[in-house]
Amino acid sequence: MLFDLSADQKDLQARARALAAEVIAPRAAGVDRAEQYPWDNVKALTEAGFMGMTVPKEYGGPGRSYLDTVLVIEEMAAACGVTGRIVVEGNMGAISAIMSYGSDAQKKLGAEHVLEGDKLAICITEPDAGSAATQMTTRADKRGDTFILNGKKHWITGGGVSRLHLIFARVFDEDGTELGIGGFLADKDKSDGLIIGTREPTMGLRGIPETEVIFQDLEVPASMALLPPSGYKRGFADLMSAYNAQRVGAGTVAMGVAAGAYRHALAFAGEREQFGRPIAEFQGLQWMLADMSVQLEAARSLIYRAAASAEGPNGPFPDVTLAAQAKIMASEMAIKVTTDALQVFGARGYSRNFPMERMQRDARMFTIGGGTAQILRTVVASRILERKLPQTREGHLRLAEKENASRLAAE
Ligand SMILES: CC(C)(COP(=O)(O)OP(=O)(O)OC[C@H]1O[C@@H](n2cnc3c(N)ncnc32)[C@H](O)[C@@H]1OP(=O)(O)O)[C@@H](O)C(=O)NCCC(=O)NCCSC(=O)CCS(=O)O
Ligand SMILES: Cc1cc2nc3c(=O)[nH]c(=O)nc-3n(C[C@H](O)[C@H](O)[C@H](O)COP(=O)(O)OP(=O)(O)OC[C@H]3O[C@@H](n4cnc5c(N)ncnc54)[C@H](O)[C@@H]3O)c2cc1C
Repeated sequence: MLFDLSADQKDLQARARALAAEVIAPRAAGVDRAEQYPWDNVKALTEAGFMGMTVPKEYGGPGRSYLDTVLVIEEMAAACGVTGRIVVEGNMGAISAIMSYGSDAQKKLGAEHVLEGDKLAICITEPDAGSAATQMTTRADKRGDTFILNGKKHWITGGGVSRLHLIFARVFDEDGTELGIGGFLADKDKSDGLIIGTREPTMGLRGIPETEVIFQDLEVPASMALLPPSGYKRGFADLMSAYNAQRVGAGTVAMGVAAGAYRHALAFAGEREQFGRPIAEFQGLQWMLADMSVQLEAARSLIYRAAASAEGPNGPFPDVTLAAQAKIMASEMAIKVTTDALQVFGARGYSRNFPMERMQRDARMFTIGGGTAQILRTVVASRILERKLPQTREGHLRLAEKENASRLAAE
């Protein structure tokens, strides 16, 4: 086996599975129906030590790895996708950037929030800058020792329930010079200019709000600017490097939801009888279940490998290519596996009285959020071809002209 989990990891996984079975699973349908953030689940996760797992010991956490975190996310997501997503943002993404790039004060603040159960919000996407994230227009203007933020983000997970926000913005110096992209930390409860806008009515994962977040002359002290190590000019790249951890987390939620659906389908196939025998005796279903297991194992291996890459020489975050490959595989697998699992249930799969229709709705998001499956294929292609692949017409033309010029010079 590629990943022989340690005794400690197996114990962590067993503890997560027990909490998921006893506490999280019985609440999952209610969370979906109520469309309310599951604060009682957050309390259970916090008490179990599943929020802030990646916070280093010197900041009060247990300093666990991303692979450890993935084990917990899978178990939670198998029971409740929303709870899986809470564990992601309680351990990865914004908190990863803060714990790697932040000042001592920022690290203390970030650690305090996640260890108390605050799932941080990461604010990248804008109405006119989704896949084209580098075209964001939210700006942070330096005024003495404060930055003034103006702009609008949308589809922000946890809008209205998350307290600490990591905001990506275009940074301008006092004289109006554009410096690049940086990150800014703001606590919703202590910031007048951070306004929660409209909530999106979503297909799945309904217990976690997706909202607009608007910045109206939001004042962020310079001490709360998260300075990327390569400076603002390459700030986007540095911030996205940290985001690769959350990409693995999002892929894990997809994989966990699929694993949950598969477990239900396997059990149901053994119980349900037609033609006087369990439906598991029919080869048509046996092969569907076999395919589901193959796809799940493949996705799990990629996820584990991507998570473990953070421990390698190119850490402290998961490798960009492995993270993208894992999320593509897991997100597309989850759509297929949850669809097939629903099919195994027949009409019961289509009923809102059974979990399969919720799981299928919950799985649908992951080829979109966290970088679409198309964009991630471009990320992978750029790395395997070792080429810049600009997506704007201007960028594409510039590259073509440069390549033509060097070809002519060589002839
Ligand atoms: C990166 C893109 C925005 C493509 O846009 P561009 O073509 O304008 O930019 P690039 O030249 O490709 O990239 C600029 C710079 O950044 C580096 N980069 C980009 N992505 C990464 C990464 N993941 N890890 C490390 N470095 C990265 C890139 O190499 C360039 O640096 P160099 O010039 O080469 O040195 C676009 O591909 C993209 O990623 N769009 C998706 C945006 C996205 O993922 N949004 C997520 C929002 S949060 C969310 O959805 C939460 C949901 S969840 O459940 O997690
Ligand atoms: C449930 C959910 C939660 C989210 N949470 C967050 C969050 O917490 N924080 C945050 O910042 N964002 C969040 N997002 C936003 C998410 O990151 C964006 O939706 C995503 O990056 C895509 O942007 P878009 O929706 O604007 O699609 P668009 O970029 O408009 O894309 C539309 C279609 O065109 C395709 N496309 C676009 N450009 C290209 C290209 N160059 N090549 C090939 N195909 C292309 C896309 O793949 C897609 O199919 C969330 C989204 C969802 C659904």
